[in-house]
Amino acid sequence: SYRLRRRPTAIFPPGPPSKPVVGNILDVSPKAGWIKFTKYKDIYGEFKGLLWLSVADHLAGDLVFFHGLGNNLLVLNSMKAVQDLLEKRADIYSDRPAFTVVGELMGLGQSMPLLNYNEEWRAQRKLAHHALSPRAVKQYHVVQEDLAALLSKQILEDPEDFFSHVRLTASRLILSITYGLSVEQAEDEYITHAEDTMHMISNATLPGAFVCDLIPILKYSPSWVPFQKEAHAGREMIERLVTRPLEHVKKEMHAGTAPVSLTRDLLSSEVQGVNDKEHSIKWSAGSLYGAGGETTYATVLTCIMLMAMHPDKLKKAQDEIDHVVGVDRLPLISDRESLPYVEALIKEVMRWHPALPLSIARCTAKDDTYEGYTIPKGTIVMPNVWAIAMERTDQYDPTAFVPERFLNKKDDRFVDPTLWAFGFGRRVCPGRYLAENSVFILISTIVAIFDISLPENEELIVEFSKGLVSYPEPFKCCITPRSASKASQIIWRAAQSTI
Ligand code: HEM
Repeated sequence: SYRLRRRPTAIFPPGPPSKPVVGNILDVSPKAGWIKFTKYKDIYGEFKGLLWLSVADHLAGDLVFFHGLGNNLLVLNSMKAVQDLLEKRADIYSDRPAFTVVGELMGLGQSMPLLNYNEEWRAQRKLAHHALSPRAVKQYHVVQEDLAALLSKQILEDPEDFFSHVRLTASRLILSITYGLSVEQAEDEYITHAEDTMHMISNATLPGAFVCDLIPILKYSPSWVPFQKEAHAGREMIERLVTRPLEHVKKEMHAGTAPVSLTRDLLSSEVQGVNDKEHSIKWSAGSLYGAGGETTYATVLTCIMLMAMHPDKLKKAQDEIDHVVGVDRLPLISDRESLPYVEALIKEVMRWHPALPLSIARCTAKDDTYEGYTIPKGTIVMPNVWAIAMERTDQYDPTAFVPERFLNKKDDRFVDPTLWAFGFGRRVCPGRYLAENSVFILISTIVAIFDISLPENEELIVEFSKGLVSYPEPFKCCITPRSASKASQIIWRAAQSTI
């Protein structure tokens, strides 16, 4: 005889209604998903108390669940849910989803951001920490200040093209810091290729961007299927992106001419507990370019756009810099602590439009339950930081641009982007100290030198890209030096640059 054992029925978090087979997974939009996910937060939030599954009424809207075609996806719409899961249960929530196309077929799965929480990831993180700790990033201050001056000089000479100047500067910063490449070298040999590769990756890492990611078996389809071709081309692009600059540094080290760089530093130092050191360095360093370029320029361009829209805030920042730094020199990274308004302004830029509105997705390593809901193993987990950024508070309208909200530490504590813009727990962004300095010096130098205003006789187009990294679509604005002496100051400073 046998006994029927009752299996507890799984109760999944709420989500849009399901259809047979496909469930509700096709409701996940690959483009600008954060907007829709935040709407669901409002919809299910209003259900509070009405849901028959009253297990976690107080969480309604914080969790939204999608499933179908063998996939589960959980969106986290609040800081509490993110902290409870990604931080307090880091053992379960620190893997990444497997991206069939970009990860497996194109080989990007070997890079730190896409690796699961395993040995190789630990080795690459260790290398990254070695080179990017709060102490280590001090050695890059001069490069960052030089490049900020060069950027402002370019804007002075060719203000209409500010958009591409900012993009290029972010790439130069990373290439210079990671591989010691000079501005010209970076330009000629690497940047175009790197930008094309990043563009391809950014589009391919959205869930659902390739149908193949929803139906992994398709990866065995013949290579004439369009995405197989793309995957092959992508694989070559990625391999070239991570291999060439590493070979360059090795050659220079051999010849004794390698300038200071993160890769030189790692190749020449003893780092314990890393097996295949060269492989890990190659992918760890390569990961920095991928993760550090677009996020930085997205933030700086968003700031320029907001300054054109809010002359009063720009004026306040300029007054603070004039008062604290004086008019005889440009801001330095060491001035950061003495410029609270500029700091608050940058925080508000990062809140108003986060560069990574859906952070970088995680994946559960085993079955879990949270507040009565079942979260199966292999569920893709997306922290919707857009919803956190747009949280309504008693004091401020979330869509308004108000740097002042961050001047008083007690106001708007949870929407403070330093708590969520760089990710969470064990996988928190290892480049954040470098990134904060880059963003600060690029923005404060521009603000010190220029007035920024709306385009004449034209409207400012406020539109953002809808991929993993979200940056402003090309827009126009007027950037003019505040005075003739500011203009000569920047020319003089740029000429002192050593890179
Ligand atoms: C404003 C600029 C930046 C923002 C907003 C940002 C944000 C983030 C976020 C949200 C994550 C995901 C963390 C998680 O899963 O919880 C991340 C990961 C990462 N970031 Fe950044 N980042 C920035 C700049 C940089 C820079 C400059 C570098 C390199 C020098 C960098 C390197 C990385 C790497 C390697 C990862 C993957 C870490 C892992 O998966 O373990 N980031 N970043």
